[in-house]
This record gives sequence, structure tokens and C-alpha cells, in this order.
Amino acid sequence: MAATTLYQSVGTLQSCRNNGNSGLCPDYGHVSFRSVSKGFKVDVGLLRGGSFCSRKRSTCVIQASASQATVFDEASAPSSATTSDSNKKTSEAALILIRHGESMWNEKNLFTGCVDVPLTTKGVEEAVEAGKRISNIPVDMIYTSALIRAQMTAMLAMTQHRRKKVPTIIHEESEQAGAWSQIFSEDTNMQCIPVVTAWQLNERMYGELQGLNKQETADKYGSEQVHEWRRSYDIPPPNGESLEMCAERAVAYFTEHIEPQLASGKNIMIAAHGNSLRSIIMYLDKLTSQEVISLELATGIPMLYIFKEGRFIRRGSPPAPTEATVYAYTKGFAFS
Ligand SMILES: O=C(O)[C@@H](CO)OP(=O)(O)O
Repeated sequence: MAATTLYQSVGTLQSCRNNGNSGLCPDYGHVSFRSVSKGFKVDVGLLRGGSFCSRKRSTCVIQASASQATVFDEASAPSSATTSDSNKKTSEAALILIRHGESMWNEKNLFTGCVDVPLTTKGVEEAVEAGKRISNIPVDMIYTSALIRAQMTAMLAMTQHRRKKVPTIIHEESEQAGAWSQIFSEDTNMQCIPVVTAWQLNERMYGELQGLNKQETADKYGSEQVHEWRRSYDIPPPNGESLEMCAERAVAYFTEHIEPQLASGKNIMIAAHGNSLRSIIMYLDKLTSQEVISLELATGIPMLYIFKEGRFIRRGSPPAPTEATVYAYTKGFAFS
């Protein structure tokens, strides 16, 4: 066999029923890899989250068994070791989008934008409820904006997750912050879900409307003008960002940082904001600048997409666990 054993697992892939096939594994494995040849850990993130028991990486297929991982060079492997087109399973990954729960300025009907305000009690409850809806969908990585209302939402939602992994914020603001937040236990590390915070996912910057009451602003400038500031695609509010400007940075971040993770098979949750998520949905659903105008997102309602063969398939909002069709959207991703 042309396969070369390069990595050895330092954990065990628990009761995997995928038999080494490429594709989403119904079980969560707990495995990381150590280089046999070089004698040090090469890629902790390789199967982090364990949602795939086999993974495509450039020209190699990495297969994990209970005791070892083997790297196959597809070019030199015999045909029996390569996957034929007919039974080749393509990798797919879940993408969950959640707009934060009600914030204290949503409650007061104030333009918020990039002002960093927390959730209300209702917002906290919405985030917990959102967590129940996605509790069966594997999450390997979380992205949030830099704002506390999105971060609170992500953290609260994850308290309901069936897997009980701990969302852990990655600090990269300085070398010291990174060094001081290191985890020194392999086991603990594997029970964590990295949370990446990015300002690019922030709410649109609302300029001189930030802190103003929405109704009072409509009374002063007229509802038409305020509607134009709030929902037009390319007209910015005074000294703020238009949706187009917000989309430029949010979608660029998504395509540069998040999409490659999905392509590598990681299941991702993004907790962000009305307008940064509208921008991303516009990209995912290929909406025109006219269509996005009427797109409204409720607070705390998760939306599921499946990323497959480079395409995003909209699956809607997973129902609450008490609803009979709980697995309708999530079947392929649900834990056994
Ligand atoms: O105030 C804001 O930041 C946003 C979201 O609450 O408002 P709008 O509904 O106008 O997009």
C-alpha cells in the first residue's frame, strides 16, 4: 500500500461509524495528532471537534482509526485506496447565523450601530432559546463581532449545546494576550470551541444617528428619510456606513476567513448583527441590492445553511426542541 503513516492519534476517535469515509461523521471523535516522524504535535486543529472522521486536505486524505491516522498520497496510492467517483462522499459543513438577542438599546428603540451595549433579560432568554434550537448541530468554531451583545448571544446559546464543549475566546490582540491565554492540557483543549472575534462582523456604523431615538429621528427628519438611511443599500446615514459599505468589510471577512474553514469541513456558528448578517446573507443567497432591502432579521433566531461543493444551501431556522420536526433541518448534522 502506498500509504505512509505520518501521524499517530493521541486520543481515541470514539465509536466512529463512518468507517474512514470522507464526509460528515455522525459521531463526535476526540482525536488529535502527533507527528511520528518528527515527534511533535503537528496540527491540533486537524480533527478538532471531530465532526469529520476523514478529511480532505490538498492532495491527501487523512484517515483516522482508533489508534492511528494515516496519510494517503492520492497521486501515488493504488486505485483500491482511492475513492472512486461513484462512492465519493463530498464534504459538507453546517453554517449557523444568529443575530444577537434584544439589546438594551433595541429595547429603548435607539440607533445602536457600533455602540457596545449588552443584552436585556429578554435578549438573554432569546439567546438561550436560540441555543436550544441548534443544540444538536455540531459547532467546531464560533465567530462573533467585537461587540458584547453578539458575544453574549454566542456564549449563552452554547450553554444549551448538547456536546457541552466550552466556547473559549481566542485572544490575538497582542502577543502577550495570546501567550497568557494558552491552554496546556490536550484533553481540555479538545473540549473547547475556539471563538474568534472580528470587528469586521460588527453592526454597520450608524454615524451621527448612534444614540438617537428611532421614532424621534423619524418625527424630525420624516419617516421616508429615516427609512432610506435604515434600509437603502447604498445611501449612508450622516457620517455612517451604508449597507454596501458594511457588506464590503463583512463579506470580505467571511470569504477570507470563514469560508475556508467551512471548505475544510468545520461547522461554524456566526453571532453578529442585523446589518452585518444581512450583508452576509446577501452573499450566501445571491440577493440583489433590491432584494436585500426587504430582508429583516429577528433577534435571536438562528438560521442554518449547509456548505456543500462550494455552494450554500439554505435550510431555514431549526425549530425549537419541543417542536415535532426538530430534526427536519438538522438530520444530517444531529448527534446520534
Ligand atoms: O440600531 C441599529 O444598530 C440597527 C439594528 O438594531 O438598527 P436598524 O434596524 O436600523 O438596522
